[in-house]
Amino acid sequence: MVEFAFDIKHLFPQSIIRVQAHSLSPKVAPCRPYPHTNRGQPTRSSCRLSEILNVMGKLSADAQGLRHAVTSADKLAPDQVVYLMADKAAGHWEITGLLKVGTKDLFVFDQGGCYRRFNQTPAILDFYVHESRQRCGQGKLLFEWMLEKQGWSPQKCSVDRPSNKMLAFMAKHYDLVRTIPQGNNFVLYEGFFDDPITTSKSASGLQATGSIRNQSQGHYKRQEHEQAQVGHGHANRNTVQNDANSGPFRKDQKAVSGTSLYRRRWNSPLTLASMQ
Ligand SMILES: CC(=O)SCCNC(=O)CCNC(=O)[C@H](O)C(C)(C)COP(=O)(O)OP(=O)(O)OC[C@H]1O[C@@H](n2cnc3c(N)ncnc32)[C@H](O)[C@@H]1OP(=O)(O)O
Repeated sequence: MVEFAFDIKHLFPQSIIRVQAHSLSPKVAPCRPYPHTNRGQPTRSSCRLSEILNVMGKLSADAQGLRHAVTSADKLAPDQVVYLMADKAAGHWEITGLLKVGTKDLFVFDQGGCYRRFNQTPAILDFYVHESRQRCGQGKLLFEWMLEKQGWSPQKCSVDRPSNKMLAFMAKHYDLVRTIPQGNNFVLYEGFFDDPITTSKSASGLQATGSIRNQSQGHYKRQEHEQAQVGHGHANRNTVQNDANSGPFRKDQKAVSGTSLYRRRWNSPLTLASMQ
């Protein structure tokens, strides 16, 4: 778990808090020891929240093998939300997890292979539970909290370059294993298009996946430091990447191999805009 030099207790009236850009002071460093009370000045809380976000964002990036953090105080857009989780299992309050979400305007392929624009798509952007607490249900707790607060359902969420652990997490907790191949970095699950207007149960274009090992995502996956054992199998990211060759954008994947995952993320030609 992640300890800070300051006491985080007052920041956590409950074990999970919701952080938005307006409660941060990313440009201000270092924080002064006492709260500022002048109008427009940062408070000690906002400095500390910013520091927590930066540290947790870095740990998340490290865990995923990303060169740059997806989450930091200065990158948090006004409509993005970070859920931070803490507990005092060790006798004092420590941060245990982070979940960053937002919305994206995306061009996506539906089950029939038609290319469509979807605005304000719920997006899972960054998700991390400290190594010492993984596989104990903390991730589920945080994710469920987020779904409730955002008013989202899991099958309607796009996931930005999920790691193997993330894929396993979605499969285990939400039975989401069938993906709809996309040409960008986002994974959509079966059920994404199920609404009163677009209900289509056509199987064409869907990935029938009995296990993560067989998934052909047609998207860029995050790297992880360790070889993840997916579910109870032993597929690692190489297995998945090697198998991810039958999707509609196989050539794109090959063309960009060897470049930074993070850079590819922003170069996606099919992402309309950054967070809105
Ligand atoms: C959009 C994105 O952010 S993608 C990046 C996701 N983040 C990462 O990969 C960073 C490292 N991983 C983590 O931080 C965590 O494993 C998370 C956030 C993915 C899940 O949090 P957890 O607290 O472990 O989840 P929780 O305990 O609720 O669920 C456990 C399930 O998640 C999956 N999972 C978690 N860790 C692993 C692992 N090491 N190997 C394979 N599957 C895993 C499995 O399905 C597991 O169920 P199982 O133990 O029965 O196999």
